[in-house]
Amino acid sequence: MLSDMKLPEGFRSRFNRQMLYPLSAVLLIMFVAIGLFLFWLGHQNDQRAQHQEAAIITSSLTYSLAELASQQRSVAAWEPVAQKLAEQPVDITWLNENVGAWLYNMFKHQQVFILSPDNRMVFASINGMGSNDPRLMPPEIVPLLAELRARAEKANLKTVSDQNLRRTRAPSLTDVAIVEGNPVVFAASQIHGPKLPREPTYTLVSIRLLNDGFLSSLSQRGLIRGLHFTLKASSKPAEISIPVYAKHTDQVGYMTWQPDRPGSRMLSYVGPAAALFGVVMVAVIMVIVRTLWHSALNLNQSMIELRASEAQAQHLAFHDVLTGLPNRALLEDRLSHSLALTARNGGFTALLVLDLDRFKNVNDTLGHSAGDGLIKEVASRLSALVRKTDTVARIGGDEFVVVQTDVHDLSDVQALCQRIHAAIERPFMLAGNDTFIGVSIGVALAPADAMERSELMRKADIALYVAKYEGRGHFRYFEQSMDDSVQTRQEIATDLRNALMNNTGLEVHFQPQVDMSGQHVIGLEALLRWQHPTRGTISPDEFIPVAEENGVIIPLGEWVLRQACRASHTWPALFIAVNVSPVQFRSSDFANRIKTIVTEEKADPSHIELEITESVLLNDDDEARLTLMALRDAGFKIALDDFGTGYSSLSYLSRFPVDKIKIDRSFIRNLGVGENSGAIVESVVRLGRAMGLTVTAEGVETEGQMAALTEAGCDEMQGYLFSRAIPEDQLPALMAKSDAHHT
Ligand SMILES: Nc1nc2c(ncn2[C@@H]2O[C@@H]3COP(=O)(O)O[C@H]4[C@@H](O)[C@H](n5cnc6c(=O)[nH]c(N)nc65)O[C@@H]4COP(=O)(O)O[C@H]3[C@H]2O)c(=O)[nH]1
Repeated sequence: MLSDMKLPEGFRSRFNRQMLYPLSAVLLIMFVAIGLFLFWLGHQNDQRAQHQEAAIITSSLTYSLAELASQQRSVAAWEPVAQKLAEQPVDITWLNENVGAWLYNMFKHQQVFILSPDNRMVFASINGMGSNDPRLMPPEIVPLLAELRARAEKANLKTVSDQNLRRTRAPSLTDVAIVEGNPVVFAASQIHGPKLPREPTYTLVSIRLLNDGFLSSLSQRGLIRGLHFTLKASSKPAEISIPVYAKHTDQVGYMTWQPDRPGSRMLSYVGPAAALFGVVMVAVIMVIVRTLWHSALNLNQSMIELRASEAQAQHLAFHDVLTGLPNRALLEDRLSHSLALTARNGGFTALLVLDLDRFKNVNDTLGHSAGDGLIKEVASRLSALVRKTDTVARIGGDEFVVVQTDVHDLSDVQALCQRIHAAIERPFMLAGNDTFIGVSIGVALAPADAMERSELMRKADIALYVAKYEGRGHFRYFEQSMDDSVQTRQEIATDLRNALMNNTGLEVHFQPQVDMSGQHVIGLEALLRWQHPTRGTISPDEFIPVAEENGVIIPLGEWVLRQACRASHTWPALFIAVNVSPVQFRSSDFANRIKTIVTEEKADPSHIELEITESVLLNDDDEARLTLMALRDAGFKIALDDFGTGYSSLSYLSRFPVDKIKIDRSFIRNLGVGENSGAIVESVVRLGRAMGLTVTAEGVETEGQMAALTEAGCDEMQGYLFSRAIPEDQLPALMAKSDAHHT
């Protein structure tokens, strides 16, 4: 579970810093911006609506004033009014019926006054009720008329005789005013009769109270809510006021109303929806953040795992799995560094290539897990011997390499080699037993031998090869002569492989083996000869070890066996001896392969003698015995070649099924020269006889040697005294001689 997962250090603060805070900030800014925009939009709409309403109110008022004037003028210009006013006393009833009540009933002129030219009130009508009581006329009226009179003076209508023209030119006045403390609209017109201009000019004044019906009708007409007149600007939040100015005078008050607020209305609808949208958005964002959190945590976890597996892969790429030591790749890197250091600082880099002796034995006899245990223990012993700056690497099954860096004294290299020998020669506890192995070491030095990595490796390998070749458990420094011989050997190996593949240059010669009399050929030893295309004849002593090193000896030995089988058909009375290399003998399924070849060549195994050397019997006791028994059971004869040169333990003879021993020619050479050689030959012959074995002497070159051997009781002889190894086509002549002697 993610929630159970331990949060990696700093993950939460990193997530907050990189994800949560920026996202929250963006959201906040977005919400505030949307909110501000909505408010601004609402406010703008409200403002526009208010301006429109104010414009409607202003124009309605202007229009209503004009209407008031035209309503009034319809009466003022009516001729009978002027005529009635010319009569004395003034007919109040008539005036009221035709002026006061009429204007009230038709147009709601609440107060109507007619003033004489000297501003005396001659008629008053209040709400349609006529009177001539001068007290009814408010005192503010007369000052309001000053402008009208001035305009009349200016128009100078008294000189205009045309009645209609006078009527249309007659000035009128409309305005807003405060009368007896009430806001009013008033209109004033001059009344012109037919006899004018000689007649005096009366003035008709109409008043409508603003708050008593006038504004409510204005309000209805313009769809303005709660429109009324106030002396002061309203401070109520739901109301606004605009100032009202009387013409040519000061401000008289305010038109106050409840403005339409479409923006606020819109906000009241949109606001909750926007808030709901905001809440939903926040919820969605929270879900997204939560998902992101989990994804980021997962990703982080995956990254950690990836990094761990990358580190592991990196480690695997540069280390040996079994021992954890650097592998070849890392070795090359470290060696390059060491060489660079040597180039810069001087001194040496020593490259030690190690090969464990008898490791294969441990693997074969104790099993692979014991082999693995041994390798691990070797790795840890080696690692304990070197400095921190040195490198111990494993580059193959039982091959290790040590890079000794920054060496200033060659004795340090020698000391390390000795320490390695001492450490590896200590017993290893494997499968409950003390096991002993050894190590061969080849050393190459930079800059003396090479400064190039692969060249240094190659030279250390050559030194190792020589160390092993000379007998295990040694260390050898590289020398140039080693390189030459190794190169020669490599060329020989290649050429030998080609010769075998193309069947060119190789030939089997046969050397006779004779009986005790020295007269009769009883067998032939097949000996390989190689005519190299450029190097000429190469001795088997030179090319056989090369063939053994690289395994070519196996097909080569089988090829010789086939030639021997074919010769046995020609010489059925003789046995044909064939050399078997230890490498060939130990190759898998050796006995069966030999039997198959002999069967294929239709030869008689009892005519074939296999010559093995003592070294074959040294190791793998049981396996060697089983192989020998299988071969003997198949009818082959077994001869122990070069007897006396190797470990010379006669105990082999009792443990292994052998038919013949061949005393090495080094003993024969010394017969009659060395003091002991005669005695040795005699005792070997005696022992062989006692064990029922045939004893053959090799390398008989002189009559004296032959006499001594005959004396000692040797069964068979072989040597230049009788014949060298000769090509098969020369055998008939040799055999003819033998037969001649024989007969
Ligand atoms: N000085 C002297 N030498 C004598 C005398 N009589 C015989 N020899 C030499 O002694 C060697 C006898 O063979 P080897 O001991 O098996 O020693 C052989 C054998 O170990 C190996 N070899 C030769 N042919 C084969 C082969 O087909 N297979 C294997 N595995 N090894 C072979 O090469 C070795 C050397 O072979 P070669 O040079 O042919 O040398 C032969 C032979 O020519 C003598 O009177 N005086």
